[in-house]
Amino acid sequence: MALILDGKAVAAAYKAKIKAKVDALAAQNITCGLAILLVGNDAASRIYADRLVKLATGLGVQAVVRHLPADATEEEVLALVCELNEDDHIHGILPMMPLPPHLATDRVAAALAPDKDVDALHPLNAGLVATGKSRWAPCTPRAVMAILDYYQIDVSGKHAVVIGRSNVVGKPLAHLLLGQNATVTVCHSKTRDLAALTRQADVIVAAVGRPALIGPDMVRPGAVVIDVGINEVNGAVVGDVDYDAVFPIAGAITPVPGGVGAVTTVMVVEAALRSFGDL
Ligand SMILES: Nc1nc2c(c(=O)[nH]1)N[C@@H](CN(C=O)c1ccc(C(=O)N[C@@H](CCC(=O)O)C(=O)O)cc1)CN2
Repeated sequence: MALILDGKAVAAAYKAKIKAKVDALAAQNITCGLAILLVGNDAASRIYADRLVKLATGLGVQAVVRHLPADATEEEVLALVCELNEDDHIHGILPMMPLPPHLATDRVAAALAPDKDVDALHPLNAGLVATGKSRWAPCTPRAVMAILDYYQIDVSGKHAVVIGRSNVVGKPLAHLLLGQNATVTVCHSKTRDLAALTRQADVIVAAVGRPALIGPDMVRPGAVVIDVGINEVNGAVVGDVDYDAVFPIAGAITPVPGGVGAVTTVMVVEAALRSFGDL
């Protein structure tokens, strides 16, 4: 039976610190502002945006969703990024990924003001994360590391298999795990015999967006299984791991919902507050 890695417990510890910071700012008549830039209707991004607005508002941070249609032009998206960069009431900007395919993600990322770039998408911030020089990695990888830290799971010398190579999750997470001395294998859609690799892993991180990608035959008994996936199936939110089947085999496992996602939202609010100093 696996230990359930409860993201809500991890989030609670951060929420208390965030609230104290927000209250201290309120005493100076300052309200932190977070802008969520959503282009199109990606299901995971919609869930994420809804959750973020609820969480931020409850903590006293003003969150706005700026929603553009899926066919918005690059000029329209860049104009909105510039507007948010210049808005003194906005301290953090989170463009939801993926952007629709006709938009150049690199150009949108490069247009962000680096000090408002909540998910380290700007090339300057991404480079600092890759070289281990910034503590402001993208929010989902930071959430994974916060869960490991909270449950005192030491990855040093362990084999971590990260499935997914996105700029916002897989790649930066590989850098953070390397920074903690894990031996990291990054897998992706062209990886041959994924199961042979995951069966060698002490830690498996699934970040692909495919329900039931990780089944019980892919997990070594006792392994730590971290599920980053957020998928909508018949109106329910499920991860990338077949939770019920893997639970009896894993040593520890994150649920969905209530695992990585629950911590990721808190990391976004923390990152929006960073211009006011550490919590
Ligand atoms: N700029 C980014 N955009 C997107 C990212 C990202 O990391 N950066 N990832 C996905 C969204 N995502 C994580 O990968 C994500 C989705 C949902 C949640 C969340 O709040 N989950 C909660 C609640 C779920 C529910 O309502 O039932 C939970 O899991 O408990 C967090 C992150 C797409 N876009």
